[in-house]
Amino acid sequence: MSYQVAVLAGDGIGPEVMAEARKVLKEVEARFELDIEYAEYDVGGIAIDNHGCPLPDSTLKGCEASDAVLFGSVGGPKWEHLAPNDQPERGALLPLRGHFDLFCNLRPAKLHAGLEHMSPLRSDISSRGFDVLCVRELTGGIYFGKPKGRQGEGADEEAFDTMRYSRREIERIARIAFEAAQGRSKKVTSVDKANVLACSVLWREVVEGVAQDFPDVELEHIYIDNATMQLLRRPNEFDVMLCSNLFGDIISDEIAMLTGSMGLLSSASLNSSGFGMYEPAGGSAPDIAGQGIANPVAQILSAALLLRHSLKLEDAASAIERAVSKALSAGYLTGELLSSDERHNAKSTSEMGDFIANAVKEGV
Ligand SMILES: NC(=O)c1ccc[n+]([C@@H]2O[C@H](COP(=O)([O-])OP(=O)(O)OC[C@H]3O[C@@H](n4cnc5c(N)ncnc54)[C@H](O)[C@@H]3O)[C@@H](O)[C@H]2O)c1
Ligand SMILES: CC(C)[C@H](C(=O)O)[C@@H](O)C(=O)O
Ligand SMILES: [Mg+2]
Repeated sequence: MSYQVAVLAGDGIGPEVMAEARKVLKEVEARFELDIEYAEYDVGGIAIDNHGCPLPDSTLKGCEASDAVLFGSVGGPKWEHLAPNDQPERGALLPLRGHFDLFCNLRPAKLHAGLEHMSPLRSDISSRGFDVLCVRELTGGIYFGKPKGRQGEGADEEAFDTMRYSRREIERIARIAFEAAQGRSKKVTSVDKANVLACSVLWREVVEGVAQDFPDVELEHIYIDNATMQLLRRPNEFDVMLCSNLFGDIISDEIAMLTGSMGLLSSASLNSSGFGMYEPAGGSAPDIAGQGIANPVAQILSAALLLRHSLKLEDAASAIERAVSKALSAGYLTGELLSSDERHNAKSTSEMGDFIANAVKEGV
């Protein structure tokens, strides 16, 4: 069986971490005798520079012709002066999510045993560990609701976004959260702001309804403000966190950092036919781009999710995950995971990629 993967490295650290994911994929292909063809396309700022728009037709067509998309990250200060819809995020990333109906975003964050010291949590809290899956609705809510814009002038000028959710949109993402919980610790925490927002009141109602079909899964509701706090206090009591688009964006950065770094959190954005786009949850990190110090793990783990969810190659996916665990447990870490007095031991982006690729080759 042969597969076609579109590779959209994008901006900032995107191309740096993508190179490491490709290294690891090459070893996976050799070890599991896979036939995966890759085609690279410009997206985001680099596409603006090279083609005059963030999502060229050739890129979109290339993605359409593929089994899955491996995405880096887009955006950066160079393109922030452009009109909002011409910028990399709103001109490429969100349209890609919308175009392919990638409503289901999975962001798994786990504190590995023995690596509790990487977490900024107090040690009595981090020592209990945690393993959270953020299930984020990705094509609705305030990100996509219409109308959206600005009007008026002077002191009366105003800007507006619309938060909007249909029963259908809530139900399909809730169902995925409950199904995921059945294969994990059987608990769904639904994050909302039902004390203020109409969308959240409907969200709660629909989630309660879906829960009836999953009597083996415990359901709790929590307000977003309390959720961000409870994650710092008792992260080990969460399992699946079901979130709307905006709340999931916030929760996912928090759970990433609780594991030690934004550079550890992978993500899968899926539609109902199994097509997916796979990308680190973090961004183009302009503050460290070009220095060879970015953590490639989130990109490498996103490649593993691609193999699992779109190509259905579970053995290859778990081989990558074991190789990443081996690197982290061996103390093979990029600088942002180390305290300032340990930072002289930091590995570069490419050293991390080499180690993980080699671990895949050796078959850990
Ligand atoms: N999927 C995407 O393409 C995506 C996601 C988030 C942000 N962005 C864009 O990226 C740009 C920068 O955004 P930001 O600064 O708010 O968020 P960011 O995630 O890029 O960076 C936040 C912090 O996390 C660190 N970080 C992120 N990834 C890392 C990695 N792999 N290794 C080590 N450290 C890492 C950065 O150095 C920075 O200190 C913006 O233009 C934003 O819109 C894009
Ligand atoms: C870049 C931005 C549009 C994006 C989002 O808000 O969804 C990012 O923060 C993410 O988490 O994937
Ligand atoms: Mg985000």
